[in-house]
Amino acid sequence: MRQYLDLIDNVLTDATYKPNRTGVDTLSSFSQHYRIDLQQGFPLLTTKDLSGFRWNSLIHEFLWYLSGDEHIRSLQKETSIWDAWADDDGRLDTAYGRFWRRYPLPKDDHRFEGETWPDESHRWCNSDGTFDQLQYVIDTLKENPHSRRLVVNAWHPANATVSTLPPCHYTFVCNVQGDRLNCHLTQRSGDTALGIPFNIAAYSLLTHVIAQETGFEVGTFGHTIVDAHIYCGTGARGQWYGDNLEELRSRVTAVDAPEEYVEVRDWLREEVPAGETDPRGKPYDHVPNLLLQCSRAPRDRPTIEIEDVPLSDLTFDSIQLRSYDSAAGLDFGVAE
Ligand SMILES: Nc1nc(=O)c2c([nH]1)NC[C@@H]1CN(c3ccc(C(=O)N[C@@H](CCC(=O)O)C(=O)O)cc3)CN21
Ligand SMILES: O=c1ccn([C@H]2C[C@H](O)[C@@H](COP(=O)(O)O)O2)c(=O)[nH]1
Repeated sequence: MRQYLDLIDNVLTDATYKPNRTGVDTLSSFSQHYRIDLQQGFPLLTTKDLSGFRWNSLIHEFLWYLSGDEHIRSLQKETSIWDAWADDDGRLDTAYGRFWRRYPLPKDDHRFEGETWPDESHRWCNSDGTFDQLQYVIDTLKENPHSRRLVVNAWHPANATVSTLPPCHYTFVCNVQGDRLNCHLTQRSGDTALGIPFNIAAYSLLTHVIAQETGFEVGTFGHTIVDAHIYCGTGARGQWYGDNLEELRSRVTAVDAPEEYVEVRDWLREEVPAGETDPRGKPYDHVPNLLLQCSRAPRDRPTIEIEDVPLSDLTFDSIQLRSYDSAAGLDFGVAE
């Protein structure tokens, strides 16, 4: 997908060197945005393989979002991608679906005079005093599709100050134009190599699922990433990027044919100090493999087929990826 390759190029050419809490340094860019037309096929990247075990992780993560679970006990049976942020009982101190499906409502004595709040018998209030934002969006799309208030918010300001990992993709808005359903995601922090490909696929899938349930065609996925970053390594390896950023930026800026990204990668490999890998043996420095990805031509997009059942009945087998043809898989280490 062209938008993703442009994102990599934009981050590299606009980069600031930013060490951060993980100990794996980044090259970071502020406020990246793109739009993806979902009518042109499903935007699962084709410049690296995201089928097989990666597709398995992606779909189970998506079903976990929909579930509203505050823990990852079911998800852990299928993939380990969230394990590092959970405790021994599979609990997380922030979970997307928990806020999508069960956003906390203020208790009676925190409701001030003059304010309007739904009471517990309201159709989108759950019996435990929480609010189902996703159901609100689905019902409103059916009843009042031109609403401009179709917002789902996974950010709880107080929880975010103490959580180990407050939500990265923290709010999305559905918006209808004609017979098409669009979805816009705002993400505060985006790991370009690992998180973003999953996030694009998950929210595109969400758009398909909601569109099918509410009778719309899919439209556009819009994505804003506030801190879009590329992990570039620990210690001397990370620091090398800080010291040589101008040279890297000018080499990437000078690229005018895809295969030239490989020349930048070859220069880098000769110059850069040896780097570390994560416990699974995957490199913390994502730059070389992202340059390789930029040299690959995007292939035709696959399509997606979703069983026509209510959202709460969706299972792994309800979602079928068709005609997916990709380049070889690439390894990227996870910065914890
Ligand atoms: N640094 C970092 N990047 C992320 O993308 C990220 C986090 N942390 N923390 C929370 C979640 C977990 N997410 C993850 C974590 C790991 C993979 C990952 O390793 N993906 C591999 C496939 C691994 C597998 O399926 O087992 C990949 O090649 O895409 C992807 C998303 C996204 N998030
Ligand atoms: O869905 C996700 C979840 C996480 N990420 C990335 C973005 C960052 O690299 C880390 C989170 O670290 P913070 O210090 O909290 O920003 O995880 C992602 O890209 N997508």
